[in-house]
Amino acid sequence: MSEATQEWKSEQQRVDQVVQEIDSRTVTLEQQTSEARSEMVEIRKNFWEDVTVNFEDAAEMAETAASLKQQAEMLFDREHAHRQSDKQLRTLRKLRQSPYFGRIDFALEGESAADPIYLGIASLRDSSDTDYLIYDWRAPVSSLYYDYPPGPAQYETPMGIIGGELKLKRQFVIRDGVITSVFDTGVTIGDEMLQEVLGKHSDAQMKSIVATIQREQNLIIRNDRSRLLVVQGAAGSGKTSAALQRVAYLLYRHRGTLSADQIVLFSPNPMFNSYVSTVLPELGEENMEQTTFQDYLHYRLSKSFQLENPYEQLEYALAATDDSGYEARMESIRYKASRTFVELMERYLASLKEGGLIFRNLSFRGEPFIHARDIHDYFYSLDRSIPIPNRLRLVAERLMEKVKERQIAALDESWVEDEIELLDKETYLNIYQQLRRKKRFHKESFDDFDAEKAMLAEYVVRDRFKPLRERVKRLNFINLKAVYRQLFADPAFAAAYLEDEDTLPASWDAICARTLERLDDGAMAYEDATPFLYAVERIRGFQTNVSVRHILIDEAQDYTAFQFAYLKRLFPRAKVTALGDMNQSINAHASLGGSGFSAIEALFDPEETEKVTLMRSYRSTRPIVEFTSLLIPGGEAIEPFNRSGDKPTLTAVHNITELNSRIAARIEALQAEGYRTIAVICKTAAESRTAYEALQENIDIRLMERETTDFEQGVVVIPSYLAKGVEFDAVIVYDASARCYGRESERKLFYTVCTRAMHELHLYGVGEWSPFMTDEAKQCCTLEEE
Ligand SMILES: Nc1ncnc2c1ncn2[C@@H]1O[C@H](COP(=O)(O)OP(=O)(O)OP(=O)(O)O)[C@@H](O)[C@H]1O
Repeated sequence: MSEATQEWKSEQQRVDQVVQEIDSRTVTLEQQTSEARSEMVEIRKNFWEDVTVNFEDAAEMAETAASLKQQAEMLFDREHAHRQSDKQLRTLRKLRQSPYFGRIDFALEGESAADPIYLGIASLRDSSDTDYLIYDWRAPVSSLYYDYPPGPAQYETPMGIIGGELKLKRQFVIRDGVITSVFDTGVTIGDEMLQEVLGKHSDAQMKSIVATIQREQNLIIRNDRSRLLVVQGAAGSGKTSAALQRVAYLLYRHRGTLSADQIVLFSPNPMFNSYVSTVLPELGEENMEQTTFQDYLHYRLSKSFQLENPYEQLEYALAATDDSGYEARMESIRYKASRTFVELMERYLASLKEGGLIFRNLSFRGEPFIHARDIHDYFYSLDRSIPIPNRLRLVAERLMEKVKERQIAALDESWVEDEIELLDKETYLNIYQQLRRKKRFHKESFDDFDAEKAMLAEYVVRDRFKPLRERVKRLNFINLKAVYRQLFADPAFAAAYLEDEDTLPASWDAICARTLERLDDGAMAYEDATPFLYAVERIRGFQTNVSVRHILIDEAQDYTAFQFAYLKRLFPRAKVTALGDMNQSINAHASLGGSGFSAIEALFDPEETEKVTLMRSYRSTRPIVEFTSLLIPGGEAIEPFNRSGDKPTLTAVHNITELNSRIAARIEALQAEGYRTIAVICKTAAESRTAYEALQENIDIRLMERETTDFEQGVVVIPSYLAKGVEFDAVIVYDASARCYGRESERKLFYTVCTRAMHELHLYGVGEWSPFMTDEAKQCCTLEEE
């Protein structure tokens, strides 16, 4: 038997022992879980029988409360125990399939013997509870596996740095308790293993990458120091993957103090949420909170405005080029996303301390009883060093007193009597019951006509003033829309808040006119939504969320300066991980540099900021990366992972009919090759719909729209911007002609579209090819026969 075979055999024996241990643990845990479950059921069933309920006197009541508390605590304990053992069971079941994926033999400095350390998705001790059979991949020592080739190595522990020598680094693929491959690895983490993983066909769900995390990705995952971690990474370099493993790492590193609901991932769209939703459960962790920025805006603004969503804005940018106001709107979108506008807004907001806030009359029964002018004067009579939100609260207190005075005066007004007359029987009875409960009078006194009338009047008045009190409490006496509107009402107004070299955009007059028009129509353009909300929060006082400790912003290149500023204030205690690729900035504001990392970096102390750049691209085959990196300036720095595959193809067609039939044939061929996820990527939603209509006649195909929330296997037609962040076995670019991707502002969109392909990329075009495909790029492709 060769040495390698012998080695394999002994590794398999170890796997068998570990599996045996897992099995015996599983039996014990199953028993514990079932006992905890029965106890829980029992406690729930007998909850009231086991509690002594007696309300006769204070002592009895106290005893009842104590007994209730004890019973509730017991139930809580059992529920907790049940949840814990259930979680452990789920992890054990995963470990049973594949107990570990790596082994390192590490000799401590000055020692020659090296202990083997096996790495898996969770740790497992032996039956005597002394030694680790498996180390969690997130344990400090596991970092050696990701960071070093065999040779001198060190790792960080809370107690300090531990040095030594890595004598062996081995990788395993274990399925159902059987080792199917073993690789002893050198410099990088097993190219062979990575080859194997990356060569697979994709399914509808992102996978965990714990077995093959690369060194530079490990830096992102384990970064615990910085307040802001910025990751600029090429398409397919593993930003999203690193972000998700980072969440798992943080949950492990801070277990006991950090829970999944204190981590929020901002995703580009709802479909993406479904795409990444299985990674953490696969690692035995609960999912973090996931949301999108547009969802948040919708939640905050859609009741007050007809809110445009980012896709409508993007569709406009991509398709409405013939609109007479197009250039001005685009300039508006870019300007309102810029840091210059954030700074202008800050100066405007600061000036409101001295004057300029706009208030509303407080009216009752259609009559103003406190005039906006008086609120304004009172506000500005207060000490100007008090911040605006605090002054507003003082104003609210004063207004509340006035409302109460007005409420008392109203008791004698004739309308009250009329309203009492109109009370229906049910309300009347209701009031009677309420007053009785309050022991304000007993049955006899209710017979007293005057007392009854007074009580009813009090009820009616309190009830009718309720909305007014609410308005005051919510600071709705300030007209926030008017305060925002004021910035655009006179085009000369904003100029007063410019500083230094800053200028307003050339079409500022048109921008102002259009902004007013929309606001006055009760609508809100997407580019106005965050600046408006930011102004609102700064004036009223930010409603912060202090429980969230980490936010991860994926596709951060598409966020505006305002959105970053907003998130930072909304989550004041959170560390931020911003991941993106400047070459994939596809939003309408992108080309002015209104977005990007400088905007977020400006918000944090450079001392607390770290930046990581990922240049290696793992998603696509080498020929695809060689082609796509020629589409963008600086693309030559992107390193393809050495995975072979066919060159992308270019197929020129004469008309749409031919386009559809050639694409249909291609889809069938790809399906025959066994590809599971195939995307026909179109530029816009309208183009996607047309393509879908044509293709669905012969092919089982699904149309992805902005409302689509689930990402499934199969063939899909999808607009370019929705494909952001996701990947497909094969990508068909529906129309890669100059007509579709011709303007310089569409270059990054085109790059994003082409980089979604893992194994195959096919481009079709009617007419002239997109100018982004240079001759050199075309040479990286196979030209298909007409
Ligand atoms: N270390 C790794 N081991 C195995 N697979 C990896 C690794 N890193 C990345 N991948 C794979 O590469 C693909 C791209 O990863 P991911 O989507 O995280 O990249 P990204 O940088 O977010 O891409 P994009 O910016 O283009 O959306 C995924 O299929 C992922 O599983």
